[in-house]
Amino acid sequence: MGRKFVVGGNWKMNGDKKQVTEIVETLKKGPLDSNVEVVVGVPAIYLEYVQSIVPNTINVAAQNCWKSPKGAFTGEISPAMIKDIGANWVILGHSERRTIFGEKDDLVAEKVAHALESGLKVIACIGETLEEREAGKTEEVVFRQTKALLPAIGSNWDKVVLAYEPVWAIGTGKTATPQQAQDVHASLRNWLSANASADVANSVRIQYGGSVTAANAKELAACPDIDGFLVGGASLKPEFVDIVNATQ
Ligand SMILES: O=C[C@H](O)COP(=O)(O)O
Repeated sequence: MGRKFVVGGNWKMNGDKKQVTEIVETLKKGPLDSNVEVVVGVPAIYLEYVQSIVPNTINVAAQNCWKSPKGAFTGEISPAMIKDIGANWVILGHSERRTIFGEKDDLVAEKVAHALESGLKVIACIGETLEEREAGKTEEVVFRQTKALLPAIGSNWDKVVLAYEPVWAIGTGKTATPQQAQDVHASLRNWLSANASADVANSVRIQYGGSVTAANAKELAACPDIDGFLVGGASLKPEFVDIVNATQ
């Protein structure tokens, strides 16, 4: 069976109630390709509100969560809370969490394990910095980040989407070329075949993220190992509809 295209809109720390309502209205009008799975990554404070206004064809994700169900973790939210308000997804290991908030591979893995145990689906982000790319370390970095996730994911690969986001392409307007993205996605699949299983390598969906826009989405979507996008800036704009529909 083919891999279903999956497009995430990561709103990051943007929007207010009025704007998130408008974004949802735009998505409802669409029309959105019904063969594409759509997930919106919503600031924690608007999760319940957005979950209450989206049609059931649009999935809602938190942008982060903690690694245990409850307790003295001021400022954090748990997978149980995300599920409690009806959302089913969480984005973990985003490069902004890794770089700004100091999340290391081990912590990301613990979060992934707990989110999966709690019944959430996970968009797990990986990707190299510009310095690492220029030092020829792209594969070493994304393989290391993915290796840390293997025990956390276990047999739950069907509940995981990998998002390859080269850090140098995030919010910079510098998109990876389709060839650069395709090369990393294909290497990841080979690595997964050797280190997880051929079935995982063949079935896991790998999104590309980093300055995806309506103008470049079609060309990226045509690459055989790109199974969707994780979109930041453009997910706040009406062009997100065209990005969702990029395979049409
Ligand atoms: O999660 C999304 C990525 O960080 C990409 O952000 P961007 O589309 O604004 O470059």
